Amino acid sequence: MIDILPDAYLWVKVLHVISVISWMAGLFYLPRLFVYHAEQVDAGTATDRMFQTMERRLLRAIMAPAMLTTWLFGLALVVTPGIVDWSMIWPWSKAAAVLGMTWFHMWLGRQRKAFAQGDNRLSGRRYRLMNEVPTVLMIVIVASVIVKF
Ligand code: HEM
Repeated sequence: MIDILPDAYLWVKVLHVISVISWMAGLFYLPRLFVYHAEQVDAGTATDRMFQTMERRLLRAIMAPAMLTTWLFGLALVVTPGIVDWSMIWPWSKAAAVLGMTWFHMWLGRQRKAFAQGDNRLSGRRYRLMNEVPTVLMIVIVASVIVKF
């Protein structure tokens, strides 16, 4: 398996970046949905149920599979001979930011459940602030993989 990775390298990277884009789209959009859900929607209404459906589908149909394939193709790149030099800083800064991104995904999952149970305790302002987390992590990740400091 490891033998074919050098030949497949660029295609694996194509699949990695496609997965990343799909995952990031959800990581940016779901907290925005939570802002409107928290500020504009009364629990138990038809609109509440519509938001819950959109949030559940976004997480399950797009974000979860995209996170899985981002990790899968990302780890395939990690084990491709000659790609990652662990004596440099960038693999570590990227790994730390990617773990942060994965934590953020899990946090969004917990908040989705809270909305589904009518038990959201966070304000729209709080979700707006949390929306900055994936932006900061994305900057760290992209600088790490492109500049390779
Ligand atoms: C989930 C775990 C992840 C792992 C294990 C991982 C690992 C890697 C590795 C080893 C490379 C190859 C670098 C090279 O070809 O020199 C790469 C490329 C890349 N990764 Fe990730 N990555 C992950 C998540 C992410 C995320 C969340 C983003 C964006 C926010 C991202 C963005 C990119 C980009 C844009 C490239 C292409 C860089 C280039 O070729 O210049 N990755 N990734």
